[in-house]
Amino acid sequence: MTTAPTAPTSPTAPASPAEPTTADATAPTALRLTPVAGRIGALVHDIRLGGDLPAGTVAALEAALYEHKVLFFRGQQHLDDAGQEAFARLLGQPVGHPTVPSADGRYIFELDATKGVRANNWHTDVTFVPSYPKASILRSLEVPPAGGSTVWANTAAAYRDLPAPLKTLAESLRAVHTNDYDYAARLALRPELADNAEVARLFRDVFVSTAFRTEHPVVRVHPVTGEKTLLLGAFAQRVQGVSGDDSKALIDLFQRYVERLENTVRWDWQVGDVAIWDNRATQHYAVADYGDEPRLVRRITLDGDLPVGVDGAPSRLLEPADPPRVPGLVPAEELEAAN
Ligand SMILES: O=C(O)CCC(=O)C(=O)O
Ligand SMILES: [Fe+2]
Repeated sequence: MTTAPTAPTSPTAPASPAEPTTADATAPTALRLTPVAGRIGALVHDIRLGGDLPAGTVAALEAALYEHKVLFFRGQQHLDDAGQEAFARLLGQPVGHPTVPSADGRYIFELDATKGVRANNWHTDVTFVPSYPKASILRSLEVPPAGGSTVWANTAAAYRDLPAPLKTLAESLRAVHTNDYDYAARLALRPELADNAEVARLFRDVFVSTAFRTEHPVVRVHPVTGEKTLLLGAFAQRVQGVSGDDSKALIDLFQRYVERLENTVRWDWQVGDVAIWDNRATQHYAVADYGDEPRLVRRITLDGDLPVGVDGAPSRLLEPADPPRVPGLVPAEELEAAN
């Protein structure tokens, strides 16, 4: 059991760390955390998520998120879509998906396995646009009898694992990320789903209704922690200036460090669980090992910022030539105000 972060000690510090002083209600409150794996992931105890959390608790959650990369919470069945959004707003500005309509007319992105929506590939959310989300908040509504876990990887730890010459190489590379890829091959969907006309339509007419291409640095400097992270995953298509096979070999080389089991944490869901991840320092993979059983999760993402590489060069949109006014290209606050 570890506690982090603790309120700064001072003569006026409260006797109980759970009670912030009125003098500084925004000072981080101590949280009770249990690490779930050695390098990533912590379970947060004794907390009821919602839009009414004190500022000190929110500050502590943010600090814990940057340290542990993924936070898990059990027993949050009281949350509905509105409650999830109210809680999300304490951590940032909710943002819609650039192409997929929300499930509640607001910000909820639904992954319903019975509709063929399964994220069983390693990815960081929405990296095909420049300012992709900074964090995602996922709530479990239905779990299969067995299987259906999600695995996260720490992309800062993956960068640290690289031998020095590979660090230098990675820092010099930029990769093109796109939502327009051969989904049947890349998503490793079950063959019957890959042939499913409805799933194919969903992909072609909705997910890729606009094809985006964005160039990102392969090593992103985290804007809060300053850590160097590997920015790759399933949307990464090729490395700029490197031809097809060599591009793939390079992406695979670095992606292997992300997927090393030492850099991962695996979560077995119960209904009412919530997971929050730092989408600027992780990838994740939803394991599709539960056959036709139902599985339902709902996600809210928080607006992100423009990545920069170690040389300070920002990410940039390559396509489409006439950029639509969508999340990741226009600040979510601006989009919300226009609605
Ligand atoms: O289904 C899951 O557990 C995760 C799905 C996913 O990739 C996401 O919510 O971003
Ligand atoms: Fe995802």
